[in-house]
Amino acid sequence: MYRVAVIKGDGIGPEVVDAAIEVVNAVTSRVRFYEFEGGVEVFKRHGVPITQDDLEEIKKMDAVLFGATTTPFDLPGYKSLIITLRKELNLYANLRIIPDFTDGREIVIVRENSEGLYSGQGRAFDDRAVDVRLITREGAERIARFAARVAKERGSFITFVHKANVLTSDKFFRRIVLEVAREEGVEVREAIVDSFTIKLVRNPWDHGVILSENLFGDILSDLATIHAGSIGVVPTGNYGDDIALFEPIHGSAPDIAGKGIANPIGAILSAAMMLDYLGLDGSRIWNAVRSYVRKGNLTPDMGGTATTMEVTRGIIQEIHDLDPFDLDELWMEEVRLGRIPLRME
Ligand SMILES: O=C(O)CC[C@H](C(=O)O)[C@@H](O)C(=O)O
Ligand SMILES: [Mn+2]
Repeated sequence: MYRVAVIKGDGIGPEVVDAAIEVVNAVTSRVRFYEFEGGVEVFKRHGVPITQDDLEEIKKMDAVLFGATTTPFDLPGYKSLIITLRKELNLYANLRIIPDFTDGREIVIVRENSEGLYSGQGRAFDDRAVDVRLITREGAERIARFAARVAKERGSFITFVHKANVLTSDKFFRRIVLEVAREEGVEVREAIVDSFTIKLVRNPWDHGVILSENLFGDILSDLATIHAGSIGVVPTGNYGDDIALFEPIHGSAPDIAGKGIANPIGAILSAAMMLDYLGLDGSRIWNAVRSYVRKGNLTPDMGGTATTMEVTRGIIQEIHDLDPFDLDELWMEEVRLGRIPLRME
């Protein structure tokens, strides 16, 4: 049995996470979910976006499924919950898959997730404010190795997107990426971030595994979603050495919260990435989503009139239509008959 911490968040977070949980339960009975609270309401009660006790419990889990939370600009002392979780769980690699549902192509973005301009060393004074764009050898090496591994798994290469012609930190980052890629035997192509945005808009599919610093990756990955039809369909995996957190790339979308029209596909595909991480089979969800998107009624952000739940139920129907033999039930039968041991964590 795999134990997954669930943080639904606010806005549309709870709606899309509920959808993802329903889809996971349709493909496997080997995941148990444990809900935790986090965000502004917890901050108002405890002065932190998530309590230390809950963080300690979450660290004992096998993975985290996260919805979305709103981060106010002007709540003194408040720090983003997702940024806090990435730091506390040491989730240094952010992987985003932007799917083209018409022909199966994907834009793959690896974003350094722990430092860069998110190094958290910002200071404000009366007459100025500063943020530090920190690139450490440790941070650069481990994200370069992560990107190299993703590229090898895909029989692909890395495109390192940077601003080394101007930024000292990217000159340093670039040297380490080239060094690690050489060690790993992976081809590295390079692009300067400003002109690369034009390529990402006009010709997005031929860049292999796009690797860049934290804020550049944040911006490039949202830009890339224009090729998927909606930001609502793009999943994210945040990986560390001990645990991983899966979340849709979109935010809490308070303007549509509670209307039942949020696109659940980003959260559902994030759950599929989570199943793969756990060693289960996320491909059944990917195949069902691709099949549904090609023919099903979609939520308004993709030009349809469907509700969140209608899309969710449609994907679950696709799962059953595409794969009538529920392999997990076959596995449970074998366990019942004592022919294979039930692997209890
Ligand atoms: O608003 C927040 O709490 C964090 C935003 C967060 C980020 O990485 O900057 C989000 O834009 C994302 O891409 O995960
Ligand atoms: Mn973002």
